[in-house]
This record gives sequence, C-alpha cells and structure tokens, in this order.
Amino acid sequence: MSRLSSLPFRLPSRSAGRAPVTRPTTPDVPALIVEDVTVRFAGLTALDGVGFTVAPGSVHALIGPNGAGKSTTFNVLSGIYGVSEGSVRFGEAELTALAPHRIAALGVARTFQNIVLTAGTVTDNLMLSRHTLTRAGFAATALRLPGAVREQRRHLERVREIGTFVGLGASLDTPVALLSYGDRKRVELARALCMEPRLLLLDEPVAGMNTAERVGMARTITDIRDALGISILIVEHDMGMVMRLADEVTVLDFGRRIGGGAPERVQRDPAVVRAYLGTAGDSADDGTAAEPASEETP
Ligand SMILES: Nc1ncnc2c1ncn2[C@@H]1O[C@H](COP(=O)(O)OP(=O)(O)OP(=O)(O)O)[C@@H](O)[C@H]1O
Repeated sequence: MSRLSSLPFRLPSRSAGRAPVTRPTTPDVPALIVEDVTVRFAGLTALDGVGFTVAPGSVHALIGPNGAGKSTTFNVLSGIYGVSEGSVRFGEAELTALAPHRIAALGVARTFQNIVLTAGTVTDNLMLSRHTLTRAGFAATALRLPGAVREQRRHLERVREIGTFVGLGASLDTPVALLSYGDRKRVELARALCMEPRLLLLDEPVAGMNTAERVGMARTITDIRDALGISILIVEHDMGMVMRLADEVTVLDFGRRIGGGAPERVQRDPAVVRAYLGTAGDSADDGTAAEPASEETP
C-alpha cells in the first residue's frame, strides 16, 4: 500500500495563521538506539564508543565544538559512513548494515549544512523527493496512464500541503533561485518532510539565518514534532535554539560522548562548559564557544 494513502493525519495549514497542531494517533515511530559506535579514519578516531537514544517523537540535539564528531554521526546514521564498531538500531533495522537508499526507505530523511537544491520551482524540488514513494513505473507515468496520473495528483496535493505547512505557501510556484536564503533552507526542510520520514536529521537548520528567520525555523521544527509525532535529531551551533527546542541533548567532544540529558542539566554540566569554553586561561574566541542563548529564539 502506498505510504501516501496510509497517512493517519493531515498536516494543518499555516496559511490561515498559526497552525492548529494535532498529534497523529498512530505515528509508528521507533526509538533510534546508537550503541558504542566507533568510526576510524586512517589514524584518526572520529567517533569513540558513542551511544545515545532518540526517544520516539522527541527533538534530540547533538552538540559539540568543531570537530567533535557530529557530522560523522549523521553520516553514519544516513549510511554514508560505515562503522568500525557498534550498532545503530531503528526499530527492527540495523542501520549500519544498510546502504543510504535503504535507510531512506525506512523513513530516515536528512537535510544538509549546505543547501543543495535543483533548478525549478519549490514544487518541482519537493516532487523530486516523492519518487521513492511513487508506485507507478516510468512507462506508466510517461504514457500518462490513469492510475499514474491519479498518483501524481495525490503526490502534488501532499507536496503543496507540506510546502504550505513549512511556510512556503505563497512561493510554491516560485523558482527556488529567487527565494531568500531562509526560504531556501525551508525548501530543504520541506523536501526532507516530503519523504514522509519517521526520523528527521537536521544538520544546522538555522546556520546563516538572521534572528527572525531563526525564530521562525525553530517554531516550524516544534510544529513538525507536534503535528507529525516524528523524531527529530538536530545538529546545531545556536545554543539558544538548542536549549529551548530540544527535549534532550547529547554532547560530543573529540569523538566521545561527554554529557547528555535535559537541556537545563547539560547547560550546567562542568564537562560541557569546559569543552565549549576551554580550561581556565584558554581563549574562547576560536569559534568553538557556544553562542549565548538568544532571547528571541523560542
Ligand atoms: N572522511 C573523513 N576522513 C578523514 N577524517 C574525517 C572524515 N570525516 C571527518 N573526519 C574527521 O573526524 C573528526 C570529526 O569531524 P566531524 O566533521 O564529524 O566534526 P563536527 O562535530 O561535525 O565538526 P563541525 O562542527 O566543524 O562540522 C574531525 O577530526 C574530522 O577531520
């Protein structure tokens, strides 16, 4: 059965003001369990026995100074890097044994630090994400057979619904090249959502955004969690955003997990503060220090 037709919920539209978010009744979202993951590159241990669990339907932040191993973790979770040791379970599946397309098919979608969009409109970009959910074959689609046309129409409706939900309702037919930076980041987010994920990996979703865009994006991420009940793992350097948004935080430093738990606990953890600010006498002006919590970011 098509995953599109089996969706147990409708996304609330944001076009009529603030979205009335409702939690789906059957969000079939398993925990992501990362256990003792070690990744070695010739002579360098990028991850060293890292473990954490992303609870179903939660926003979990992965933080740490530059080079801590956050991107490596994302690359392991999405099948780009293999592991030297350890396991990553998502429901029944062992992700470390799967190729990226198999992991995506399980409902793990990812955005990237750098925006990678194709030419065309917002809708064109979002429709590209639907191909893994499309049942009609290439020939049926090319020949515009009735079943294929109906399926395409359903995908188009869903894509426009998701686009509107993330705040792109007025730009669905706009070429992405004409969008602001903040809106292009939203297209990336919507494109990942169009894969109907159960786990969303967001790699620095507010990097490069101005304060207003950051606030808007933080709200959208919360809306996604609340409306869809999916899990969200987020790598982000904006500590204000992380502390306000995350249900739980995992902290990495030099490839090791050095702390974790509720944001308020992590913020007070001496090992975490030390990792970000350096030991006494170290300067924190090397770009690795946590940005101060901004009042504007919800
Ligand atoms: N493909 C690779 N080959 C060799 N070393 C790598 C590779 N990928 C990452 N590394 C190294 O692994 C370590 C962790 O890097 P990683 O990019 O995961 O850190 P990060 O926490 O994402 O940093 P940043 O916040 O700067 O993006 C670094 O020392 C990095 O140079």
